[in-house]
Amino acid sequence: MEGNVFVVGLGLIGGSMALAIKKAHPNAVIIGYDVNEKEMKLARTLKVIDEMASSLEQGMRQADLVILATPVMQTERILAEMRADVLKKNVIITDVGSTKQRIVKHAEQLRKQGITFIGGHPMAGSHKSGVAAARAHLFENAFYVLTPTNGVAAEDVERLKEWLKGTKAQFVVLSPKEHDRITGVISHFPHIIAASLVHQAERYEKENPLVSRLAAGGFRDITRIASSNPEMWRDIFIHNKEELLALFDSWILEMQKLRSIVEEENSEAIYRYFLQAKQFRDGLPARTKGAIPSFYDLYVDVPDYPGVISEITGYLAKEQISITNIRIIETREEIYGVLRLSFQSEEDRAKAKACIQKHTNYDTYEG
Ligand SMILES: NC(=O)C1=CN([C@@H]2O[C@H](COP(=O)(O)OP(=O)(O)OC[C@H]3O[C@@H](n4cnc5c(N)ncnc54)[C@H](O)[C@@H]3O)[C@@H](O)[C@H]2O)C=CC1
Ligand SMILES: O=C(O)C(=O)Cc1ccc(O)cc1
Repeated sequence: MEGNVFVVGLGLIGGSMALAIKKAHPNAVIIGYDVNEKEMKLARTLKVIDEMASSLEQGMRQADLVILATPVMQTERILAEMRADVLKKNVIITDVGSTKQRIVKHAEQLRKQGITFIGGHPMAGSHKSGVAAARAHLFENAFYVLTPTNGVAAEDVERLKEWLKGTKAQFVVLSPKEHDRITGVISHFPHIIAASLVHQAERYEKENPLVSRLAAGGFRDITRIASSNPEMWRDIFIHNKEELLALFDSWILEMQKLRSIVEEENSEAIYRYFLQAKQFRDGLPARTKGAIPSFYDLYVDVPDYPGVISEITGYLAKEQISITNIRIIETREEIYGVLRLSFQSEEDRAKAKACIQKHTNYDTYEG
């Protein structure tokens, strides 16, 4: 498709959407805007966007598709302030926010002005933020929820899906309420648990510093998402407050039940509790490629000479360390460039770092 796509909020998700759209629609012009000018310039340098808008309004005026990819409280505010007279008549406005009810409610005023808004949520991402972590394939095979309200023309939903086909995601239509209920239990509440486990460990650490040194395996797995962006999650918790309050109540009851069977040493009940959890967990559909992937990046400052990539990949290949992605990031204009290597696990990244340090004197840093 041809036209102007305006992405507001050039972070992990806005950047990944821009890359995915450009891949499927190379003739589209991707215009970006971010309150953080540094992030906007980096998006341009990394060729994630074609042009920078000088203001929200300037970008809006030119857009055939607007993607709001800001934290949800900002999205709500932008939607409440948008006016039809600065928009093209046939524009489609969508968002990527992790909550839907409040966002759709604030878009209602646009619908009343005859503007099409279709709520969206690509259900993949990571604990990382910022445009440097953006990937065209981030949403591949993931679910992408759309929440068109009554009155949105079916052909507009199809037009939006066509714009978004480069995400290679699987579209699902839900009501905003259904969306917030489901994501409350499988995404939002788990972030609360992860953060609270980290707080608990931090308190124990005060008694014994060995706590964090010994924190490995299961603790690191279950708390990975506690490294997520606090601004983004603060907004999500406020937006989905009602669902989360209900989940807190049922979780507290659940913990009390579990606490008493442990206190009573009721081995039969404890066994059944864990068996039932294992059976449900083992029966979950296998994680599809691309859905909520983990990626661990290592940045290497490399001299700008031909063959430097094969030099590095050669060292890694010799030690059988596999890379999931490799990219030269030209953020510097001097003789050094930055090479970004992505790995499937933290362990692979640590091995790669040691390997590169053994064979070269290039600076490495984790991202
Ligand atoms: N991180 C994830 O895994 C996922 C996040 N989401 C949703 O995507 C949205 C964006 O999240 P991320 O890309 O992860 O965050 P991010 O922190 O990487 O990027 C957000 C960007 O928005 C910019 N921004 C903030 N207020 C703004 C404003 N008023 N106008 C213009 N730019 C503004 C920030 O400067 C930042 O560059 C959030 O609504 C989040 O709920 C959805 C799916 C997955
Ligand atoms: O890193 C993870 O596992 C995530 O939880 C990513 C994520 C964050 C927010 C969303 O709305 C969807 C996916």
